[in-house]
Amino acid sequence: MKTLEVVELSVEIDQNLLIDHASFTLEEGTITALVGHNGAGKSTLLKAIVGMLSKSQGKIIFNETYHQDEDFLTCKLLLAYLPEEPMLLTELTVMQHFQLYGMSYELAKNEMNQRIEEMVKGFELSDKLNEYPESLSKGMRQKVQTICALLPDTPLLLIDEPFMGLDIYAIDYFEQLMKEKVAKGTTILVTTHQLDRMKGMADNYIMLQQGKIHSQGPIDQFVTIDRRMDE
Ligand SMILES: Nc1ncnc2c1ncn2[C@@H]1O[C@H](COP(=O)(O)OP(=O)(O)OP(=O)(O)O)[C@@H](O)[C@H]1O
Repeated sequence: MKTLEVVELSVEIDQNLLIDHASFTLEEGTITALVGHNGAGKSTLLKAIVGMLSKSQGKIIFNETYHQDEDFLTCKLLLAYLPEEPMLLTELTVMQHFQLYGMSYELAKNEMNQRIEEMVKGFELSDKLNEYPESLSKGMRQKVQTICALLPDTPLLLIDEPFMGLDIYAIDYFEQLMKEKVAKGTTILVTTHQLDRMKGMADNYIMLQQGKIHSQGPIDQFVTIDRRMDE
């Protein structure tokens, strides 16, 4: 089953073509590393899939059925997105953020509370639940946003630079959660500059260069390309 099909996608802002006719498919239960230099268009591509940026052309299809243009709200519920920079609300506590996300994905209350408890413990945030974002460190805010994105079991999980600002314990725990998600059938598209970490986890790669897909395929092939580029 194809969790996501991106067909000839272009994104243009102020007459700059930021994504240029990109096409790829993500199969259910796989991890794909989205790689490329700074400014290659990785975050832009994720935002277009989320629907935060408009397409100038192309199609985005979820679960072989739902088109972003026609079933926008259904598509939103089929994906979770972890942005590169936390987007927390100043007026909500940590716990209220989790409740907001859980409710917006229609999670049952018991299940939601169980997941919150587990991840809060794993990310060492138990004593921060009643705090507001402004009194958290950068890494703690990143952890809150990470838990929000991981709360629902959506078919597709989009992650922009997962390990930025996280300590080594949080990174290990996050990796474990990603593996558990994939084992349950979630498909992950993850941008990263920390290739050594992702190489061990990812099945496939997509390499972006100036908004175009330079190459894509199994991660083993990328390891070879990468080595050749290093030589
Ligand atoms: N809202 C915007 N308006 C205009 N240009 C933008 C906007 N967002 C991104 N860009 C431009 O699009 C290009 C791609 O940016 P993007 O953030 O997608 O790159 P990236 O591959 O995620 O980079 P990084 O590895 O540094 O995070 C850059 O040239 C950037 O300046």
